[in-house]
This record gives sequence, structure tokens and C-alpha cells, in this order.
Amino acid sequence: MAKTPLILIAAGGTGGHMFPAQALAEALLARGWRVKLSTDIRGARYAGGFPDAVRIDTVSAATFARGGLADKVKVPFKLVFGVLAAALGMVLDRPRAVVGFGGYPSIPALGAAWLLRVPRMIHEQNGVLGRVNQIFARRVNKLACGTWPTEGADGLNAEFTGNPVRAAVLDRAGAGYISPGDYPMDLLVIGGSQGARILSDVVPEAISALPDDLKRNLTVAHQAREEDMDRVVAAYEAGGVKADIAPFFSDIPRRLSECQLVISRAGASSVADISVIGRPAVLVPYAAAAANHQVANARMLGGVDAAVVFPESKFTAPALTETLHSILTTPNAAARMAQAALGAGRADATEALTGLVEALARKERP
Ligand SMILES: CC(=O)N[C@H]1[C@@H](OP(=O)(O)OP(=O)(O)OC[C@H]2O[C@@H](n3ccc(=O)[nH]c3=O)[C@H](O)[C@@H]2O)O[C@H](CO)[C@@H](O)[C@@H]1O
Repeated sequence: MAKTPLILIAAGGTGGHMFPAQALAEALLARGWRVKLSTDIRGARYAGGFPDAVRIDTVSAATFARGGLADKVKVPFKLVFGVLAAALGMVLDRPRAVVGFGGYPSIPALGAAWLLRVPRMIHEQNGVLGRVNQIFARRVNKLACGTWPTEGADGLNAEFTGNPVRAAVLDRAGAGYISPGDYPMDLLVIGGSQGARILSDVVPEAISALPDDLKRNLTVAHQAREEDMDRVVAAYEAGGVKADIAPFFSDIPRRLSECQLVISRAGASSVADISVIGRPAVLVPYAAAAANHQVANARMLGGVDAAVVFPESKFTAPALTETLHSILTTPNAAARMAQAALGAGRADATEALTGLVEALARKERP
């Protein structure tokens, strides 16, 4: 009996690369494909959420961006070894298509697919092509883009699919929005998969400075890094603000759907979650992100007035207090922001991306 055809997904690094890869894996399995994940040791730690049916290949991958001179000297050898091992695996597995999600752990599988002429594509989550995706963008059959427009994609065979979001987010796509008013309200503060110190430095002080009649209606859920927890708890207590503080909330989809406003970094999946559910946002792009890609991500919401975007240098407590006061006391404006966010979101991203992958695997011209 012929084996079920296989699609190989290559991803690694942070949750930001792995979450969309996981969404694609789930959709492909549901449509009857076999799926294998190619990642490195670091990426394998984020693979816990992948369905059990996905086989995981841990390949040798490396980057010049990490480690000392001794590590850097080994990089070319590790990569060549990784590509050759991936090529051998491909000869045995015969995948119908290879899909890369960026990050250096995707190099071996994409390199091998290029050498062996296996149909291949990449998905870029951010508004600027990442380093690895830049290398492969001209050597793949298709470039799928999570954020639109994508800097660096001009002249390439690129298509806007959006960033696949978790099923729990999709369940709440376009959830009804209750505009701010004189009743209990929820604010959500999130810093990406690892939290962000700047939000802990500025947000508690800014909320504490709001007028008492507004403040007493607020409950804040604030994701703070472990090392910032104590001072964040103390700052909200001193400001007389009700707050729920944790290093990671596993129920962000519900919290997003119930909040009046979200204050967030501008990682690709965070922006996708906010737009698919449709909530007003204050975004603070991570200034040290490669090629300033979080600024480009934030544009998707800032450009349609769904979010107020602060560069880190302008993100001060007084400036944030003013912005929060203005949004929370202007219900119509807040509702317009929520609606604009929804207009920018792509709840069909998983479907759009899966369609492109299937067309490639069936040798249709995507
Ligand atoms: C610091 C950094 O370089 N971050 C990059 C990383 O982001 P990072 O790994 O932080 O990922 P994203 O911001 O893309 O996604 C974070 C995800 O975690 C969720 N969440 C967040 C907090 C919480 O308590 N619970 C929770 O579930 C968010 O809703 C979102 O779905 O990869 C992304 C995709 O390439 C990039 O766009 C980001 O710039």
C-alpha cells in the first residue's frame, strides 16, 4: 500500500516561529497529510504543543549571531553537516514539499530541498524578511507573508496569507467588543513569549497616575518576567490598582476577548492575535529586533488607526497615562479602533497558507 504523502516543516528558535508552524502542522494532519518537523535542539524545546503524530527530526544547525569565536569557527561545518544529513533524510522520506518558517534551524532542510529540487516555500511572519528567509527567498517556489506589506519581498513570488493563530484565538475571532465606560474594565499587558521589561518599568506607573474614578473600574492582567514580578506587584499595590500578574498567561485568547484595551510588544503572533480578535492596542515595538521588524509589524495596526504605536524612546509613564485616558474615556474612538483591528486581521491565515502548501505539494503552480 502506498504511504500517505509527507510534508516537511522546518522551524525553530522562539515561540514566534514555532506557533505558526504548529498551526500549519495541525491543519495538514487534519487534511490527511503526514507531517514531519525539522528543527534543532533549541527549537525542540518549543515543540511540545505539536500534535503527537508529527515526527520530529533534530538536525545540526548553527548561527554566527551566538557564542564566541570558537563557536563561530564551527558554524560552517555544522551547517554543511546539517544540510547533508537533511538531504539524506529527504532521499529516504521523499517529502512532497518543504515549508520553512525562518530562523537558522530552517537552513538544513531548505538547503537540502534546494539541492535536491524538492518543491519548497517559506513563510515570513514579520513585516521585514528575516536573515535566513532573505537567503532563501529567491530559491523557493513561493514566499507566504504573515504581515503585509513585507519589506524585502518586492519582485518575489510573494503572497499575503497572514499569520496562523491558535485555535483558541480563532474560536474568539471578532468577539463582540464592550467599549470603555463607567463599569468594570479589563486591561491586558503582554510582552511576547518571554515578557518585556520596559512594560514593567512604565505601565504600572502610568496606570497608577490615572484619575481615581477611572482607576477604580480597572483590573489589569500584566505578564511580567520572573525577575520583575516583585516590583510590578509592589507598583500596582502602591498605585491602588487591582492587578493579576504572571510570567505567562496560558489563557491569552480569553483575556484578549474580554479586555477593553491591550498594551503589547509588536511580535508577529501578538499582532495577529490582537487583530483576529479585534481589540484597541497600544504597541511598543522591540527596538533591538533584527531590521526593526517589530516596527514593521506594528504598522499593520498603527497604519489603520487600530493602535497607538510608541517608539521605546517615547514610551514614558506620562505619555502613556495621557493615551490611556484618552482611549478609555472616548468609547466611540475605542470601538472604532477595535473594528479597524479586526479589518486588518486574517482569521483565514491557516487556511490560506495550507492551500498554498497543498498546491505546491500537488505540483500545481501556487
Ligand atoms: C523579542 C523577539 O525577537 N521577538 C520575536 C519573536 O516573538 P515572540 O516569540 O515573542 O512571539 P510573538 O510576539 O510573535 O508571539 C507571542 C505569542 O505568545 C502569546 N502570549 C504572550 C504572553 C502570554 O502571557 N501568553 C501568551 O500566550 C501571544 O498572544 C502570542 O501569540 O518571534 C516573532 C516571530 O518571528 C517576532 O515577530 C518577534 O519580534
